[in-house]
Amino acid sequence: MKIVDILIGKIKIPLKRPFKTALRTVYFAEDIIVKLLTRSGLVGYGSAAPTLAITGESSDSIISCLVNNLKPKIIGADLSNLEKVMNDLHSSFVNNTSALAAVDMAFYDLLAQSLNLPLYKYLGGYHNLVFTDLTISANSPEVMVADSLIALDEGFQDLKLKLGLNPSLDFVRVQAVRTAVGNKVKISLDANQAWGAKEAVRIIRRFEKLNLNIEFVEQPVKAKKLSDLRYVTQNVETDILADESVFSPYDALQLIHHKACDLLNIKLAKAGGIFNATKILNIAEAAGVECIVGCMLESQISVTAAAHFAAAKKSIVRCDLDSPSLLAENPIVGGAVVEANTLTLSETDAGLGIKEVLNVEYLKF
Ligand SMILES: C[C@H](N)C(=O)N[C@@H](CCC(=O)O)C(=O)O
Ligand SMILES: [Mg+2]
Repeated sequence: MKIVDILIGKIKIPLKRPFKTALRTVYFAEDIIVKLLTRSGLVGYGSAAPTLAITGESSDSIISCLVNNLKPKIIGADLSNLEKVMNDLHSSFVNNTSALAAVDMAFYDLLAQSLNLPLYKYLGGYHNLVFTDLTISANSPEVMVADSLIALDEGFQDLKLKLGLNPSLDFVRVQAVRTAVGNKVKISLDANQAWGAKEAVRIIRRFEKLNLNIEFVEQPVKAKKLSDLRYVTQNVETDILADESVFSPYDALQLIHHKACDLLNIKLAKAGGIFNATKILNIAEAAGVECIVGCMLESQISVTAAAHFAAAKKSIVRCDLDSPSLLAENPIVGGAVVEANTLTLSETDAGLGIKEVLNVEYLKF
């Protein structure tokens, strides 16, 4: 199956409310759309969200990587040699993981379509439902309580609270939300690297002492400080989830070898797509470490790809695939059907099941 053309487009999607983390505040989601055409007439979709603070990629850098580095290698590529094609792409540059992920998911979309299978069946076919938490942006305790109660009303039972914007307020934030939502609701926390190692241990132990019943704490310390992450993991009872610390299979191996976290957050945008995400999952499975599949603030295309990956595998037990629920509009026709905390994948649509992207401006280059 040969690729004959690539179209690259841009979309901008308004949010229901500003998305605020310790790393960034965002008022709309941007996404770069990739559309691959094969000689036989199949169309494969992928997308990449510029998350400069995490992957180091902007819209311009994603487009430049697609046009200058990826396009010359993928036009004419034969996907029946996927292993060869992917190894060539992965070894031709470092970083640019979201750009690579957009192409990777479009490849998998095409491969599954060529066999007339939904992608989750092509990848393993464990089930077709994925359940997600909902992220509550970092705000004043009052706003976070109000947002949490709205989320419960909408049908979410699992909340991920963003912390780390003025850490002195973090304890009050968590306690206020726990009091408001009661004990049945699952609460996890994401500091997006905002705390120091000792500060993280102090804060997490305080949550433990007061029985705030936290599922896990995500990326408490700086991404590159593996020894700090290890220090936190070894000194608290609560599970620690590595997010920004794990991009590649090698990162996963290091984190597991050094017992620097309890759980791994796999994102296609960090791994460079399904090819390497599968390697991370295999390493984690062999070590008995559970993985969560997460997302950036991104469109329905890449979240659908992540949902297919998660649904294909038995060992992915939790997901943070809430981006579609944070967007005020959905310009993507097809893909996962999102109803509150449930993403349902069609058992009959082949590939990702994306039909069309509305209001997309395809670039000329
Ligand atoms: C959207 C998702 N729930 C999430 O929080 N993802 C990231 C942040 C992504 C972004 O800044 O776009 C995370 O840190 O887990
Ligand atoms: Mg995170």
